[in-house]
Amino acid sequence: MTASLAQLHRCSVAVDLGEARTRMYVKNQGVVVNQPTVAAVNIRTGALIAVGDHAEVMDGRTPDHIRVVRPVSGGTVVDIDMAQRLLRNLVDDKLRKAWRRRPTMRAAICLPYGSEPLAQRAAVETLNGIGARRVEMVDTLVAAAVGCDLPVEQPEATMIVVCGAGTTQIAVLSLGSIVAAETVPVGGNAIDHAVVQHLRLHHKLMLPGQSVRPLHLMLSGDGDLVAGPTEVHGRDVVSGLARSVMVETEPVRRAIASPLTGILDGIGSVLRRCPPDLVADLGERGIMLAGGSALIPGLQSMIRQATTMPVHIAERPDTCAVLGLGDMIEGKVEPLHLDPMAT
Ligand SMILES: Nc1ncnc2c1ncn2[C@@H]1O[C@H](COP(=O)(O)OP(=O)(O)OP(=O)(O)O)[C@@H](O)[C@H]1O
Repeated sequence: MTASLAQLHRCSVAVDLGEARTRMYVKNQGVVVNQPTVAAVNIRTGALIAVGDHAEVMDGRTPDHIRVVRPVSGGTVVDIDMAQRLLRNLVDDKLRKAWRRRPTMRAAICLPYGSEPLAQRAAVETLNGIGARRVEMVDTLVAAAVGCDLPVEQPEATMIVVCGAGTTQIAVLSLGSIVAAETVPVGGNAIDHAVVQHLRLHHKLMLPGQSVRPLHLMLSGDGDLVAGPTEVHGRDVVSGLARSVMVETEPVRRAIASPLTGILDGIGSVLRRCPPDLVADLGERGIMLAGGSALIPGLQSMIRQATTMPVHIAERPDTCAVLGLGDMIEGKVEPLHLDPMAT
């Protein structure tokens, strides 16, 4: 799926349309959009009420006639019309008009590894809606590896694990291409679900979706450090009344460990399909974690223990895919020049 560097250099915008967040990089400007992929719609009139951050805070707090929708699921655009309206509203008016006037506006988009042709078509149509006449597609894994400054184009192995909201993509890359890869249906959403279930089961508390993030922050930090108990507010499962409980760090860490094992299985499966020379390279270089969920507490140490390889978290894990794609459209990525006469 990965387009050539020459084709990408002709693009003026790079897009990462994720299940949780949408990021957009404009040539010579940098990242201009980094907002939740969420829209709030009035279902009586069809009018768009809010997009991005404003729509996300409405989630779970709307009257019957307002619905909060997420047009991307599992890395695939499931509602093209809504995704187009969302993008149009996230982009600055001036920029949008400039794109519409240009008859040759090209855009690049990163898509999950192994995307079906229908998913690719949906992504292309979505970008056509913001004025793109031609759309180039790049594997998210390649874009993220470039964004993490990994030497993807060199004849040596690099391993990247992109933990998103709905899925985790794992790949070993060499010479600018994917050698072995796998997508597992475990991401930040599955972890949030495990936390919500834990509180429901052990504290009889229903946690609003928006309160999961503070719990993540409480658990973040060094995997060996045990933070003190944290107060969490929710609704009592039996009485339905508002209640707060003190939640200990360790039991929550144990609750999220079980979905995380799916990621370990995926890493094992990719390594088993790799030639031994490349696996040997990885022993030194290690594994790079990217994607917003790379910050899930305990994930780094869990992978380190299971693989006995060094595991690094990207400097900016959440934006590295769009930054990598941005580097490609800016022409900052050099193809590997092989010199057959070199000694
Ligand atoms: N500090 C954090 N600790 C734990 N999880 C986090 C943190 N920050 C973000 N996340 C999680 O990261 C996920 C979003 O990551 P990202 O923005 O990479 O997803 P996406 O690209 O939209 O999703 P996908 O790749 O599945 O389409 C969310 O599930 C969010 O809960």
